[in-house]
Amino acid sequence: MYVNIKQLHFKYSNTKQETITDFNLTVNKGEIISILGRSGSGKSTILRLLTGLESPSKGQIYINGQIMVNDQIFIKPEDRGIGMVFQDYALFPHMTVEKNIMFGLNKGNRKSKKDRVNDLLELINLVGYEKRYPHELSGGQQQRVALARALAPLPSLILLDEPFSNLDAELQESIRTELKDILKKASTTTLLVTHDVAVAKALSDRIVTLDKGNIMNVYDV
Ligand SMILES: Nc1ncnc2c1ncn2[C@@H]1O[C@H](COP(=O)(O)OP(=O)(O)OP(=O)(O)O)[C@@H](O)[C@H]1O
Repeated sequence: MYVNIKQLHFKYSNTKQETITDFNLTVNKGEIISILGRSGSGKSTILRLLTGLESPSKGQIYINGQIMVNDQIFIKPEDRGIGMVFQDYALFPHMTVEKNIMFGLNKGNRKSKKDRVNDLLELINLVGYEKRYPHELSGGQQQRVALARALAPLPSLILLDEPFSNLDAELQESIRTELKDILKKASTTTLLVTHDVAVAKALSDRIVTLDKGNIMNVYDV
């Protein structure tokens, strides 16, 4: 398995009870997994533990055979090779689409960076939009730019936090299919969190339902 989360436990310092209790999950390479749960079930906490913004009290996380965290080891967030797309996309408003995507690239010369940006623009169907600013794009286009920025450095894992919370309900349906196509074309391994069953069904290969920091059910879509 590509991502392996084993017996993960976590408690915020100001709470009595554990927020995450014995969470176990494996994800195969190229798979899209949804963690589905109500508000407060612990979805964001799991993302924070994966990215390294929080450290578990017990348990282990492996990505691509590499240990990210256990009792003795803690790999820093910037060294985990994880790409994150936030609910609000967090694009830089003063940077063009091209510059936003390029921001994720620190290796390589100008030409190779430009080639990578062009490939990503093609992937997200935004060729011709490179000189636009985020406020000149639709919500769905902004989301795709945020995804391209996260994909740019070829991360081992992409995390999506409530990918459609910012989008018009009417537009969501076509955008969901488009997003799934992009993720599959990029052959990336993806873990997304959502409270919306329809989003989980439309995007993922497998759904994990979460309640009070515990997996309730796992099923194939
Ligand atoms: N910094 C914190 N300190 C203490 N408790 C926290 C903190 N952040 C979250 N919690 C608590 O941990 C639990 C899980 O929160 P989390 O944000 O992971 O849930 P979620 O499923 O992502 O919810 P939502 O869908 O509303 O974003 C909740 O009970 C929440 O109140």
